[in-house]
Amino acid sequence: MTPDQLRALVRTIPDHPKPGIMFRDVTTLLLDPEGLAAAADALAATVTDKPDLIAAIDARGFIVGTALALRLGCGLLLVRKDGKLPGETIAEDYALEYGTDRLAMHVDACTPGARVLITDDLLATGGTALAAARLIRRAGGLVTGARFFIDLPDLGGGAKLRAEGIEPISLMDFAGD
Ligand SMILES: O=P(O)(O)OC[C@H]1O[C@H](OP(=O)(O)OP(=O)(O)O)[C@H](O)[C@@H]1O
Ligand SMILES: Nc1ncnc2[nH]cnc12
Repeated sequence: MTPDQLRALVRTIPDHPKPGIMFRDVTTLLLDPEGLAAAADALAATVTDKPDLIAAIDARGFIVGTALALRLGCGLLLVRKDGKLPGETIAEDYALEYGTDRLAMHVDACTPGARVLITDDLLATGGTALAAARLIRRAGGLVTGARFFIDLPDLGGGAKLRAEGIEPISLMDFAGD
């Protein structure tokens, strides 16, 4: 499957969840068995330096993170919306394209010095991925990079991640439309 064919599997829904937002809907890519496998394989192929853990961000990031963890043979660290994890947690507030939220992780999920790759379906403002990076670093982990199916470069998330020393790689972008 070519990158253009993969990109064509993502549906765009204008004005969701708020007027003015062009929502890039990954569910249509997930419905396509070849597209899902091709996206997971292509993203896994970008990881040349195997991390100890894949961090996956609630909720759509769980899909991407699980696929990468299985392909790379890594453990999976769940970064969840606050209030969902049963053990002792640390939390970080953040802003995203259409609101604010709070992410949490188990304080003991990441041993000091563990090398952790952040994964999510989509990078927009970078608020979500940076909140995940702050949590991992507070727990003593080393963030080795970030991987996304989709980047929205007009929203500047990639530049913000790079400013924090985190190299983002995505399979496709949607810019200027
Ligand atoms: O780069 P940002 O501006 O932070 O935006 C990206 C985040 O927005 C979406 O998640 P959302 O919070 O909508 O949650 P969901 O996965 O539960 O749908 C997406 O899955 C990313 O996690
Ligand atoms: N435009 C967008 N489409 C899908 N998910 C998003 N998360 C943040 N912005 C988004």
